[in-house]
Formats: sequence, structure tokens, C-alpha cells
Amino acid sequence: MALSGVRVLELAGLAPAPLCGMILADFGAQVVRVDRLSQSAVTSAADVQARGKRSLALDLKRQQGAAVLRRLCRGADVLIEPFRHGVMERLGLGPEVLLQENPRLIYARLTGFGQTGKYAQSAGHDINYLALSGVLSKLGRKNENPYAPVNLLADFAGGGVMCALGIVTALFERSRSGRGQVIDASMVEGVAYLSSFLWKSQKVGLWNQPRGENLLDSGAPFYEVYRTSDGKFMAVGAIEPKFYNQLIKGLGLNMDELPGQMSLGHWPEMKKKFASIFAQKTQAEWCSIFDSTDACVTPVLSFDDAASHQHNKERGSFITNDLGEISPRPAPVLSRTPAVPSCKREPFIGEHTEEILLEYGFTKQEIAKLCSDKAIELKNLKANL
Ligand SMILES: C[C@H](CCC[C@@H](C)[C@H]1CC[C@H]2[C@@H]3[C@H](O)C[C@@H]4C[C@H](O)CC[C@]4(C)[C@H]3C[C@H](O)[C@]12C)C(=O)SCCNC(=O)CCNC(=O)[C@H](O)C(C)(C)COP(=O)(O)OP(=O)(O)OC[C@H]1O[C@@H](n2cnc3c(N)ncnc32)[C@H](O)[C@@H]1OP(=O)(O)O
Repeated sequence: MALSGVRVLELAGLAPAPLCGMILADFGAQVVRVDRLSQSAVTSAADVQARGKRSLALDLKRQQGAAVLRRLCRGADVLIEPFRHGVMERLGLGPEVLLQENPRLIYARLTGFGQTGKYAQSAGHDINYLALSGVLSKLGRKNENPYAPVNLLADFAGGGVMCALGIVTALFERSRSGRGQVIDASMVEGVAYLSSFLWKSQKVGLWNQPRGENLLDSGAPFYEVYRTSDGKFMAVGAIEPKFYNQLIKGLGLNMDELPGQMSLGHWPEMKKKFASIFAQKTQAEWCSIFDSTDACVTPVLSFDDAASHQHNKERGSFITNDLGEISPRPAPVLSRTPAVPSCKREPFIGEHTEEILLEYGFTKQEIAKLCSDKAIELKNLKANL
């Protein structure tokens, strides 16, 4: 796999860092999740993005525990840390310390607000980062408050994925320079960057109307979701005139009797018309009308339906693990070295502590001492059941 041989240490955190680590693991990196000891490991217990990772339980608040991480970092390629600015420094694990000991280390700091600035020390979650990036102000329907679509945008796209991009970019650069570096992955900036199109298209007329009344933000009748007679939904994205024509045809309407596609004043009335037509047939009936056309009309699928949809099945877009759990296949698909996601269950806290420490050069005696000092925890299957 593309990232085979890359050794990653991921300090356990909430949603974004686990996704970042899982992406690296899916593409072949050896990812170790560094958990708190099971008594206090709330975040790891809730981690459902640990595919392909191993778990090492380490108490970083104890000096011996912090020293273990320092030693692990000497043999690692990447460290992902998801804490507020200052936490790692207080533990004596800041980048200046770890990079001095291992100049090849890529030290990825995945936070909401970044390492500097007024909010660097503040708590926050996806919705706050999205808000500060400016993007939240653009999301939502007409006359409604801005709406944060689950925690996908800042946490996962602007955070986890952007941080993974930073890491592979830094790994690529290191292959030329031989040097590691620090990555300051702020979710505010990650999601703002992701929204570059929005920022850079402000003057082209796409966003002249208030929120929810523009072409791509649910203002247009041809870029909207409609309810079907069986309580399901169809997604319509017929933007270009040649595709819009096919939409109109599929709906059984006559173009000559309709206002122009881009007649904004008619959009509310056209939406009502489309809505009343979509409400007359089931989702399956609309699919049989629109499948195999270029009308850009697709069913809004539940997770179950998405996993069993013919198109997704043909591509193998969803995978099933040893426990029968279905999840999305890693993307994108690389032709020679595709990701090979693990089928095994996710790790228990501390399940691999001993084997990881041995691998990183600790002796059995050192491990026993760390264990009796409560700096580490060996397999604790019970805590996870
Ligand atoms: C919207 C999302 C968040 C969604 C997450 C939800 C899905 C889950 C959140 C809570 C979960 C529920 C809960 O756990 C209870 C149940 C548990 C059960 O097992 C399952 C069901 C649950 C109901 C469970 C269900 C779900 O899983 C949840 C609802 C987000 O936006 S996530 C993005 C958050 N932001 C960031 O990641 C940005 C960077 N990080 C931060 O800003 C802060 O870390 C954050 C997130 C604000 C938290 O602040 P906090 O004060 O808690 O931490 P820090 O200041 O960063 O300091 C960390 C301290 O921890 C010490 N430490 C770390 N590792 C170790 C270790 N190995 N040993 C010892 N100590 C350790 C570290 O030293 C720091 O200590 P100090 O503060 O003393 O320096």
C-alpha cells in the first residue's frame, strides 16, 4: 500500500484526529492510537474510527509515561496530537523537544482554532469552527437560521482530511529534504480553505441573493430535494440547460409553457410546481424515469439503501468487516496501490501495549516496570466490553 512502512502515533482525541489516523491506516501506515489508561479513556471508548489501528495505553501525566512517548517519537514518522495549544508543551512533549530528538518527525497538530490567535486556548467543536470560518453563514434555507450539517465540514473535511493531506505532503517533502516539520492544522482554516470556491466566486453573481435564495444554496427549483409519494426524496441538480431540458421532460412538462430557467422571480413558484409533481410518484417510479438520463436526478438514499444500491454495489463502494458492520470503502481508489482496509474489529484500549513497546525497542523488564508504575496498561479487554 502507498503508506506501507510509515509509523504513526495518534494521540486519542475526538472525531477529526481519529479520521485522520484511519485514513493513514487504510492506506497502509502502521497507526498506533495512544490511549489514556482505561479508567479515563472516554474519548477512545467512543472512537469508532479506529480501523486498522493498534492501541497502546499510556498515562502521559506521569513522567515515565511522557518519557515513553518521547522514546516512541524517536522511532516514528508522524505524531498526530489533537489537544488545545499548550497541552503538549505542559507535558514536555512540544515540537521543539520532539523534533530535536527526531528531526525527521512530522508533528501534526490538529486543533479547532490553530496554535496562535485569540481563540488558540479556547474549547470548541465543529459548529464553532464552521462559524468562525465564515462558512456557516452561507448554510441554511431561506428565512431560517444558519444550519450546521452534522459535524462533517469542519471536523472531518476541514480537520481530519486536511490534516491527512498535510501529513502526506510533509512525508513527500521529507523524502527529498530528509527533514520533518510541524503541521498547524486548524479546522477553521481547513474548512475556510475548503470553501475557496465560495470566497472566490463572491463577485460572479452566484451569491447576490440572501441565504437560501441562490442557485446552489436551495434557492433554485432545479437544485433542490423533493419529497416523493412514498415519503422518500429525490435530489435534483439539473444546472446546465441541456440537463434542465431533460428534467423538464422527465417531469412531463413543456418547456414552452414555463418561464426561463434563470428567471429568479419565478423560482418559488417553479419549486411549488416541481414539488407537486414529485409528490405524485414513488421514489422507485422516479428512478425508473430518470435513471439512464442526464437529468441529474438521483434518489436520496438511506445508509441501508446506499450500501445495496446497484451502482455502489458494482463499484464495491461499501465494505463489511468481520463483525458484519458496513462502512464506506476508503477513497480515492489508487490503481496500483489501493487502500486495503482492515476487516478486524477495532482495538480494545491497551490491547497492543506490549507488542508495540517491544517493537519500538523496549525490553520486557522495562515494560513490567512501567506497568507496575501505572504509566502504561496492558491488555484490558474488560474495560471495553
Ligand atoms: C462535534 C464533535 C465532537 C463529537 C464527539 C461526540 C461524537 C462524542 C463527544 C462525547 C461523546 C460521548 C461521551 O464520551 C459519553 C459517552 C461515552 C460512551 O463510551 C459512548 C457514548 C457517549 C455518550 C459518547 C458518545 C459520543 O462519542 C460523544 C457524544 C467535534 O467537534 S470534535 C472536535 C473537537 N475539537 C478538537 O478536537 C480541537 C482540538 N482539541 C480541543 O480543542 C480540546 O481537546 C477539546 C476538544 C475542546 C477538549 O478539551 P479538553 O479540555 O477536554 O482537552 P484538552 O484541553 O485538549 O486537554 C487534554 C487533556 O487530556 C490530557 N491527556 C491526553 N491524553 C492523555 C493520556 N494518554 N494520559 C493522560 N492524560 C492525557 C492532557 O494532558 C490534557 O490535560 P490537561 O488539560 O490537564 O493539560
